[in-house]
Amino acid sequence: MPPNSDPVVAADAVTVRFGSTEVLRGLSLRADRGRVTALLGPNGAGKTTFLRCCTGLIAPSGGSLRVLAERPGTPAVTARVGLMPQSTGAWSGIRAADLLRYLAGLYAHPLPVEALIERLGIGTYADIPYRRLSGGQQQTVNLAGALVGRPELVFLDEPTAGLDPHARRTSWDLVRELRASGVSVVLTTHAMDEAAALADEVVIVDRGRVAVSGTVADLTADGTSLEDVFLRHTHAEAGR
Ligand SMILES: Nc1ncnc2c1ncn2[C@@H]1O[C@H](COP(=O)(O)OP(=O)(O)OP(=O)(O)O)[C@@H](O)[C@H]1O
Repeated sequence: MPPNSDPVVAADAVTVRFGSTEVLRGLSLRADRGRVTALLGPNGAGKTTFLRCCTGLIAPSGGSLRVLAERPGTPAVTARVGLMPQSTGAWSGIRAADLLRYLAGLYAHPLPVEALIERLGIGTYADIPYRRLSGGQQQTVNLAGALVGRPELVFLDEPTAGLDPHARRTSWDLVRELRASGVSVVLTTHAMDEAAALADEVVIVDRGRVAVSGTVADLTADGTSLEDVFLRHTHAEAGR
């Protein structure tokens, strides 16, 4: 689907400061409607911090940020957005199916929970308390939680980290289905093959700013691999 002129995320010179450390240092990007935008960057580059800004969990210290043309975190926009966090300690003893039913109850028009459980292969562990699930199972439940409210924009923070190849392919298929149904996706990943397989637009973040962005084809037009483009435009975390 070609991008229209109305971005789902518009960030202009966004800054975030934690104490004396500036973690986002003038980050500017746009993510287009109906597309998959992948944020790549070294550990500590600020990707999660940016997603937290986009979902209203952190207020930027400076710059301008609009999500679905609104200020992030307002009830109106929160209801239209899904977030799959990297990890969450919040759920603890609740069983996966009960958690998803609870989350579904927060939305006006949720997806049918049983169908979502079936689609993501959660059925075999749906009655196990969240804290006893394996890391990959928790990831999958987190993904279901991000989707249950039928978001028009979904933020996925390292959605396939720790997943086995079957679960990873299921997640890839799901991201493609989301895009085909018009949902906009912004995801982070450290897997270059994942970015190449899924992303319409790749944004490489380094030390709190966008180092380079474009389609995978554009970025690798000279025959360089995406990993080499990444290495060329970023610094190792220890070099901060
Ligand atoms: N609440 C916080 N207080 C202080 N520093 C923080 C806080 N949250 C994040 N940081 C710091 O901000 C920097 C960016 O962290 P962030 O999690 O956004 O990186 P990332 O790009 O998502 O990294 P990774 O790829 O390792 O997940 C890190 O140096 C981190 O220690």
